[in-house]
Amino acid sequence: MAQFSLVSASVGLITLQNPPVNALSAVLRQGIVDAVEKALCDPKVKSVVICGQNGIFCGGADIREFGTNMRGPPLIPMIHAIESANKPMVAAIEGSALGGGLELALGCHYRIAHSQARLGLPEVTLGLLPAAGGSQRLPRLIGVPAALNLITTGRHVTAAEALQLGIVDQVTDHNTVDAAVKFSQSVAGQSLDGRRISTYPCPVQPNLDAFFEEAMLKVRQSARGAIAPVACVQAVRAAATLPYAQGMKREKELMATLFTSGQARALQYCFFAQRAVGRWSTPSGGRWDTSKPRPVHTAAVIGLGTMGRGITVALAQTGLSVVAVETQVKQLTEAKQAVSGMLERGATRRGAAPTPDRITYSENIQAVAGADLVIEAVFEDMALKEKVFRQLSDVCKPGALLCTNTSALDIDHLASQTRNPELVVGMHFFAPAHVMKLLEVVYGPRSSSQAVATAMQLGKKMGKISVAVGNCRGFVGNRMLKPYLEQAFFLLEEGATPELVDRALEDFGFPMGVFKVSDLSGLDVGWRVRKADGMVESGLSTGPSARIRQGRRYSPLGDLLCEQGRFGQKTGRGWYLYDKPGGRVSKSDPWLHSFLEEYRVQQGLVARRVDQQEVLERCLFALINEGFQILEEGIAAGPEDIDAIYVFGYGWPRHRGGPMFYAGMVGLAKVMERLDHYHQAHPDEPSLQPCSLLRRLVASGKKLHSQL
Ligand SMILES: CC/C=C/CC(=O)SCCNC(=O)CCNC(=O)[C@H](O)C(C)(C)COP(=O)(O)OP(=O)(O)OC[C@H]1O[C@@H](n2cnc3c(N)ncnc32)[C@H](O)[C@@H]1OP(=O)(O)O
Repeated sequence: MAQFSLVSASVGLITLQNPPVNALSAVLRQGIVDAVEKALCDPKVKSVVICGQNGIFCGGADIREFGTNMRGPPLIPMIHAIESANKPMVAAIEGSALGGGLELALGCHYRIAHSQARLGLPEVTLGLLPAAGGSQRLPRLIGVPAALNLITTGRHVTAAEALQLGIVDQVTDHNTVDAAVKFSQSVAGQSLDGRRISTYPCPVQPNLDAFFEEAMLKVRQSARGAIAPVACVQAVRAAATLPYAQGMKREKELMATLFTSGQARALQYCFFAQRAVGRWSTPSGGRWDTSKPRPVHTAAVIGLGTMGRGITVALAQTGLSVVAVETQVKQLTEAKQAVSGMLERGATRRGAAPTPDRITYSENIQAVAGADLVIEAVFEDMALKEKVFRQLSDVCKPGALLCTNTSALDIDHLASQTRNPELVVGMHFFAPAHVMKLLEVVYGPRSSSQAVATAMQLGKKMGKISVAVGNCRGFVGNRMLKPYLEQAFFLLEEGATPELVDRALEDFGFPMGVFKVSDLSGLDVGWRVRKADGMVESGLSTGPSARIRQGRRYSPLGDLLCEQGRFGQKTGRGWYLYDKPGGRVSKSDPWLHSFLEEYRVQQGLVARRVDQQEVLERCLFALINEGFQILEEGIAAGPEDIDAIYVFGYGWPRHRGGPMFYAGMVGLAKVMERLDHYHQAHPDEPSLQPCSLLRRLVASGKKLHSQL
């Protein structure tokens, strides 16, 4: 609802009241319409201030209403009535004014913001555009380039930037409502002719056609198939070229195509999934709302290779004291320099003062004795990690949480090396650890819920999307990646090229195809794991049995490349060719194509035409099938957990909602039918056999996501 009151004898104060973010629900919109009418009819009221309760102006339209039959007064006429009012309307912006919230403020004649406020039109991130006049008013207010930037990126600006851009008229460090009330009194009775943004001409943009062509090209390149950014450019172009009323018509048409699109549904699902993963639960009954995290003031990191350095930076940036331990002197010296460089660059990027140095370095593991939480980040080798955990168990103070940054190893086994296995959890960071948003918090059967809660809370403090997952080989993310990679290798054997597979995945929306990613992360990483698993035979034997290992189809292609010293970017050669070791730009490699041809001949394989659809179905459906298996085993608590992991850690295109959501969009029956089809053709590939949860869901007609 919206509360109306008379303050300072002549100011009508309208307070938006819809916790937690004053989203513009049907009830709130009705409340605003009623309150505005009251204010305009009351002769005592000479000016009006609109504010939000609990320190937040408005988080925009109520996203939960989007999938429903929207009732209540629509936003556009409501904002129009505010702009047309003959008494000054002033928005008092505290906290956030986002989406419809900012559009409401743009309908007001003046805007006063608190210095800590954030403003923006993030509709594009929800697969929409600012369609309550935002795409038409903002360019008229701040010019086309600045408006286009805000609308196509959805970025939030600070009050200071908003003032500089001309979005707000005044910024205050004091009570925003008081400042707005005072301001509204000062302008009461003044003409409002020059204050209605919809009547402004759009500032002239030189070389309009070239400007928008370039903008469109840029957006199409970065949007990777997302339709909303493209529609945003079209809407701003309408503002720049059409009178306001016609621009509004265009805004409405563009919004209509977006509003019902699968992409908007997927992006809105991601918005809620990102928040839902914080409400974790474990099979043993641990829950986010009943488990109290332990306080962490000092954290320690053991091992200062690439991961350890990134984790140290991420911890230091949260303001914690950090003890960083590296036993090799040379590595320690290099790490010190690297960490301070990363901290400095991070501060510059954020426009903040450098993080005060709260890091203590040591060569001695005894230095972690006082830490509340330790993150072990030594080389991915079980014997080495076992040794470190035994040492930690002796050295650490009672109650200290012992975490391992492993991407696949058994948490429970490591816990068994310690005196207090309940204090052991996995914290699987993604490289670079101070940049990547995802953190898998891995609980073993003996991890206490307090340990999980502590790691989850620390992840949140570090600005991560933390997802609690169970203990199994590869946890959720890497476990699902295995069948995906496997299928990509098999497709090469059957006639595809790395270019064809990567193109299909990049057209789907991944920033990089599977072979480019493999070159980037290093082919030797997987090779080492496969060797440890006893999968690798050196040299190449021939015939189908040479490609069956441990009872299932196996492709030795990756191993053969490694035997040639082709480890990817770092050696300048992998699935692609690079201009030098460490080079970043991939080129097609004729050697690789000949190698594939020779390999097929040797193995008696006949190359056939593989199309993009088969690439997507085999790679993605195999990955999704593993996701269903993970759900069935209870390793992930729900599909949102898997989807968040893939969107935030593995480059899954957000506008496709994550693998499990995508499966629902495609239709579970279709996914199962295609898996069955491919499994019949490849009975030695168990990852193509639909798992029982998928079969049960299809048989019962049940959905995995209520949004679908
Ligand atoms: C006609 C169509 C017009 C469309 C125009 C629009 O306005 S589209 C909506 C544009 N607005 C946004 O995209 C803002 C989304 N919200 C946020 O960015 C943040 O929530 C916030 C406002 C910056 C506050 O952040 P904070 O970290 O303080 O809180 P949470 O993000 O955890 O949110 C608290 C709960 O509120 C729910 N919520 C937030 N915004 C909305 C919203 N616009 N509609 C509905 N619900 C919203 C959020 O989901 C949290 O609840 P959970 O139950 O935890 O999910």
